[in-house]
Amino acid sequence: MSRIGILGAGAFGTALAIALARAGHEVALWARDAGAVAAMRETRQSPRLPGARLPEGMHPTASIAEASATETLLLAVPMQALAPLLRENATLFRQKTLVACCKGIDLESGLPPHRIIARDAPEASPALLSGPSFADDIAAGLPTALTIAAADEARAEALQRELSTPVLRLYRSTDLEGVAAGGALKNVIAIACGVVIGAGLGESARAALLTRGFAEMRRYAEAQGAQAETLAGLSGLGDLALTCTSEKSRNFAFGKRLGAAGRAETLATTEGIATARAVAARARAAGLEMPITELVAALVDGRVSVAEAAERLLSRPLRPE
Ligand SMILES: NC(=O)C1=CN([C@@H]2O[C@H](COP(=O)(O)OP(=O)(O)OC[C@H]3O[C@@H](n4cnc5c(N)ncnc54)[C@H](O)[C@@H]3O)[C@@H](O)[C@H]2O)C=CC1
Ligand SMILES: O=C(CO)COP(=O)(O)O
Repeated sequence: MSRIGILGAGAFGTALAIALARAGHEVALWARDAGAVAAMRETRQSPRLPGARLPEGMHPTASIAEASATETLLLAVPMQALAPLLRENATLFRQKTLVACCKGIDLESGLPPHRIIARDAPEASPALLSGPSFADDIAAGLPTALTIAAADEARAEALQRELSTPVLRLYRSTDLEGVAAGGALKNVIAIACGVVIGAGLGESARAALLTRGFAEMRRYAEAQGAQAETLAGLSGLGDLALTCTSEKSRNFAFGKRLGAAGRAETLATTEGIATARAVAARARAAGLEMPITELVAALVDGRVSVAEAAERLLSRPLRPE
């Protein structure tokens, strides 16, 4: 058993800490809010995961240095917080294996999480943990399968052994680009599927959008140098299926509210919003055709109505599948 640090005490970071501590690891969980840390220590509960008990081997801390004193560090902050976190604490991360657990593309740079790590913590080794899993399922001890990716096969295998538990089953990959693209894009497609359901366009339309969205994910991923088969795995199709069909998904739920109301909520921070903007901009610059992502970006920015978006998708030229 090893010592593992987790930075970010939201739903996912807390759920991973619970799962790893249950499996016998000593886990330090860093939250930036000292009050939240004190409450977690005292009650052995987290407001992010009501009902889940924090195991003895899980140690909430407000000291990022304390949580970072381990070889393997899981980064479970929201995607847009990753770059500032790395920059502000760069000296803590030298020679560490940094496993990004966030899903998305950095809006400022257009980069996925492992490339943000390579840029902002160049002496660390980047890895990714991604795939279909709701935090509350993990905290409840329900069976979950995820992908762990690192460029080096031996490192991916070591992480797979270290972080797998009897109920959290990790498959390994060396395709960082594919795993990152799948995790980012599935949130955008989930927003689109939510819009379809919210607007009352039906489940057949959702299945069509999910499938055409998958084609878009593959196109984008391959343009980033990913292997096509990675997109058919847990971190691609697996997560797309979960997120586009579950009311528990925040991205799907945000899309559903948008579809029902006809307009996006202001100040929403759902992960797929920034990612839609970032991917649409990158795709445009690269001449890639990404009509669903383009429309999600336009919808969240209020540049098209739901009716116009549906009309634009339906009026695209007929062509081979
Ligand atoms: N919730 C879930 O079921 C899953 C979430 N993820 C991914 O994990 C990442 C985190 O998501 P959640 O834990 O669900 O989010 P959350 O919204 O539950 O929590 C985010 C946490 O990060 C903290 N935070 C925000 N900015 C920060 C900063 N600059 N420095 C330190 N902490 C900061 C917030 O205070 C909050 O505690 C996202 O990228 C999400 O896509 C992945 C798989 C499942
Ligand atoms: O990534 C997730 C499931 O794998 C969680 O999805 P949401 O962020 O849409 O809730």
